[in-house]
Amino acid sequence: NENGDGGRPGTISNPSLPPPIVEKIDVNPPKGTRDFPPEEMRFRTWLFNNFREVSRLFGFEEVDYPVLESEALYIRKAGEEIKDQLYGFEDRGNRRVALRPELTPSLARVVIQKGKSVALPIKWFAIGQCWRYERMTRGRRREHYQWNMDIIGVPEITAEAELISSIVTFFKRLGITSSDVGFKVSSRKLLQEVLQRYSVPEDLFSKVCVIIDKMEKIPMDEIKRELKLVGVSEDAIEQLLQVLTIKSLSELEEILGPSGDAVSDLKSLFLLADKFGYSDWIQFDASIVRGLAYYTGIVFEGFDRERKLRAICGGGRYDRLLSTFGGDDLPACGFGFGDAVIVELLKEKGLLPELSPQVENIVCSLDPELQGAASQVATILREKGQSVDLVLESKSLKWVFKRAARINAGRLILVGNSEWQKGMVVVKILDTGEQFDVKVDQLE
Ligand SMILES: OCc1cccc(Br)n1
Repeated sequence: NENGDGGRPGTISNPSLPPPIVEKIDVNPPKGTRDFPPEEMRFRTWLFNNFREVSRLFGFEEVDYPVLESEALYIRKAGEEIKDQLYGFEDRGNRRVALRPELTPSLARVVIQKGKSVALPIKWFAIGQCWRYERMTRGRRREHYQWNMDIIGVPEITAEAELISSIVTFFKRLGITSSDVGFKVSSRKLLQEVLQRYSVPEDLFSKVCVIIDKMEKIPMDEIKRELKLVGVSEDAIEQLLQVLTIKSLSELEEILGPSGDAVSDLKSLFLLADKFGYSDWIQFDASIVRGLAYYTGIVFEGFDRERKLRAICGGGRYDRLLSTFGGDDLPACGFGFGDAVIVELLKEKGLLPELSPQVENIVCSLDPELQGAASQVATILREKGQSVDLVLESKSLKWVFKRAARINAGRLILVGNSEWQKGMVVVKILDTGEQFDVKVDQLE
């Protein structure tokens, strides 16, 4: 190669020095984590840009929080999986801290911290890396990025309807239709009303929901055993499991009566869905409870209609979370949308975008004496907002053309002696091959 030393171009091998004695480090990222080299980073940037554009369309402001939080934010006694897999540890100040497994508790913490200084309703969104520590036996990831949108301070169902509309908008932007995905929608008030009928104590509500959320994952008799264990009576368990099989709102109304909040909330949501124009995206499904302890009302999850993938996203109302952190009770609802299942869905639907690197100009000097001149040209172009890949070493034209193709450059700007003497450079349009001599001060 050009270096003539047999090594990789750009490496320095100095035979006079002994080889360094280092333990070869493991160049892979830690178990369950990912690197984002350029190709993967282009896809991630594309995905996040879509999250951001939808959030902008809905008037939401972007926020973020530390990846590291006090472990206390996640200590909920409802037996959630997210707590079993908490990435917690003691820091050097002997504080119990954790890598955040989700973003909602951080949101609650900041809303309480800001108190009356922040106007309601709050409409914030975040895209944050979240962590879990799971035995690698299942080879699953330990980190993912999650898009969250939350509305704080709106008790009406219009908030849930707005959030579902934002996810529909996101799916449509990616070319995903209501034939590809849908939302299962229910309300935890459905369970609450049943538990109240059987005078099951309020403080069991979260535990019951977390157990019922495992319905698809563990056998029914294990569900019943766990419900019994937390203190739910046999009759209440039977009625609970019966209610979860209800197939329609009218059937629900027959069983729970027309005046309950669960029925009226769901009716309002379906009416609003019709106005938003996304009725064909949502369906009532009484078995949906979601696995987070703090949901209190409407819950929903996005699913792929071919049922090949795990839930794509999920969310709901959590009106009690702030008060459990010692804050004032504030109505709240939101959703989380992870960066893993959506990639599988896009692959399934052939919707992965073709993303190539892009640079407008590659600039190189034809003579080592003109490297400074090439730097001047690069600076002029950059100050005009043009991207420039500046060739930093003396390279053959063959090498430059090869690199130009690899980085998908639009133009090649050659700085050559004869032209430079006249204050000009050669501009080559790479896809057409057209070539012009251009005065440097007229470059654009
Ligand atoms: O979906 C639950 C979850 C939380 C944190 C990290 C990962 Br990967 N997954």
